[in-house]
Amino acid sequence: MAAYAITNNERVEAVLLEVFGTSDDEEDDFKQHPRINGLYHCQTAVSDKLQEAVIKGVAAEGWFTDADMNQAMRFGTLPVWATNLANTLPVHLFTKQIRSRQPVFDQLTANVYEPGEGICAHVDLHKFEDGIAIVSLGSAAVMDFTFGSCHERLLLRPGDVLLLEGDARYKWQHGIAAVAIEEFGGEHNQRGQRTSITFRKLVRES
Ligand SMILES: O=C(O)CCC(=O)C(=O)O
Ligand SMILES: [Fe+2]
Repeated sequence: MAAYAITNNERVEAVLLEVFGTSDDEEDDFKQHPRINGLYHCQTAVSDKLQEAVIKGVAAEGWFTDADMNQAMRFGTLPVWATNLANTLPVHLFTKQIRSRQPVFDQLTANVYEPGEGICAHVDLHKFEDGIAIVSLGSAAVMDFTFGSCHERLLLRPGDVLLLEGDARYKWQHGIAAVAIEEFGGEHNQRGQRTSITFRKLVRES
């Protein structure tokens, strides 16, 4: 039988490809940031189809029907579209302690940014555990990471996922400048409407 001719390595690769649908190129996108410990920028990790489903799911929640509303939070059982999204996140990159907790996430924040809007540099509240995931949808935007005099910038495109743990979560601040147009890598990024979905886990009070 043909299967017996496959070497062990080939068989392992074939199984990995079937389970994770990944290739070496894609794995490169999932490397930890070279200068920010605990930061993973997973480019185009969310398929176009799932991005569309999530945008529809957010719209169906009716959170942003009032033009003044730009942030919504959910705790506990998350909506089905959010659970579907959370289940696709590359949480295997997190430490064992984070990725094996049950559930990995029990809170979400949806933020909607109109062109020219941003979010001030901050560290997420300590009432949330380590291990935070941010999914970018809609327009691209530059996120700034700052720690003392260190400054790093990342261009977040639709479908990108950021994973923050350790230093990236507790030491570095993250924020988005309130500008309508910005430069990145010698190109201009004209902001459109951007939505982000952040997943976290509440610290359990004992
Ligand atoms: O919009 C983003 O990408 C970041 C959102 C964020 O940092 C937060 O809600 O704490
Ligand atoms: Fe944040």
